[in-house]
Amino acid sequence: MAPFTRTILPLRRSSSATRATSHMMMSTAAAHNTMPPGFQATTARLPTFTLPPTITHSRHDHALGKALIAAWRRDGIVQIAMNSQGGELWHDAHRASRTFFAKPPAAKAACVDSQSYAGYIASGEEVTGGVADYSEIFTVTRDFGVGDPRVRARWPCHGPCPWPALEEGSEDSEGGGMKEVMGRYQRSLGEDGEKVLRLVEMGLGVGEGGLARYTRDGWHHMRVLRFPARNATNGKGKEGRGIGSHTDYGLLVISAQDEVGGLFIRRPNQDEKFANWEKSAAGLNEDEDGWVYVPPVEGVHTVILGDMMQYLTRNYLTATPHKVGLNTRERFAIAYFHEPSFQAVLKPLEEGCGGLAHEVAENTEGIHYGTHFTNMFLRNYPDRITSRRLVAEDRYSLLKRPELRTMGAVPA
Ligand SMILES: O=C(O)CCC(=O)C(=O)O
Ligand SMILES: [Fe+2]
Repeated sequence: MAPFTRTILPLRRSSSATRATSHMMMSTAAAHNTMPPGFQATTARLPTFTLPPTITHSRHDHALGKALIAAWRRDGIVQIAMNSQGGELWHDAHRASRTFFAKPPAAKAACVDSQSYAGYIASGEEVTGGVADYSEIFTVTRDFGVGDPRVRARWPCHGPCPWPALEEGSEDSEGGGMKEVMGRYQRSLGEDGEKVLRLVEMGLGVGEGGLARYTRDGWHHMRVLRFPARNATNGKGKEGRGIGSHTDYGLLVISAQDEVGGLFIRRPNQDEKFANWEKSAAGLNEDEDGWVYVPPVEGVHTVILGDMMQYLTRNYLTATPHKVGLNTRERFAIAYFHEPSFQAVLKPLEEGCGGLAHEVAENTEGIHYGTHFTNMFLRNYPDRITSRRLVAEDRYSLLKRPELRTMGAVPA
């Protein structure tokens, strides 16, 4: 039975046009009884924000941007209402995900590409903080044909997305198949991501485009995830391991989860310092106190922040550490990553961000996002064919080349 039925609760939008506070409403989800067993955590009760249909830089947009920033600095995570098509798109994507993961192991294992990190990741294949995760994943990265000049030039991580073959008349082919369904959902999340970025610019007081200039030709990607029930992991390794504590790499992570529950986050905390682009934050505080359980809420996406947001804002906004616990039932979730261009070299913002009266970034050389992304995937998938080929062909050294640091230029 599909969790979270097709009918998404109507979210009150009518009175939200004038005051930022009216964008917030308390979640009504039954939060108490979905936390996976064996975890100690408080349970978040998060306000839900509604994004405007278009960003106009009105007073209202500025106030909303400030409210979002305050919420991240307090809670480490925000909820945004799904837009008018969002519920339907999530439902279809979630259905396509269930259909994919129900395929025989060999059919899933065939969805791998040696040049891109897109495609299937079997349970136990991903490693976070040195420990295997039991999530099963289909990663969607940008789909480049083998004739694309970037693929021919052997740019790291650039290659096709190995979608499952479309079987005529099967459940797979409904709505155009997994590729079409996920594409529609990802485009919608991309629009939300761009709106959120522009609101963040206003909230931080940085000029228009201060953040969004990096997402031109953004390396947006998506992880379609299935978590087995905790007693269905064949007794492999550490019991109850879903995904270990980590921060994600880019700017924003927009996610939706089904009704089962399993996500935990850490709130920003002055005493917990990390910079994942310098030293891995994977596994950090995994077994410490202080985790906050994020219960599933129907009709919302959650938004957390990634490493590049932390770097750009010099720790004014910090990447949100999170982990996933296995529950008594299998769980499905989809996480969309709104990212800078692969070729972007990011520099810390020089304005806004609360006056920057806090940490001064040590790395003023800038961060090449493509290198950061490649490092993260090499670390998480050391044995994947893509990692082995990348190393064997010394593709890594290309990351230094000027044509990979141009914010979107394509070699001739
Ligand atoms: O399952 C979730 O809710 C989050 C998954 C996650 O952290 C990730 O894919 O990086
Ligand atoms: Fe994550």
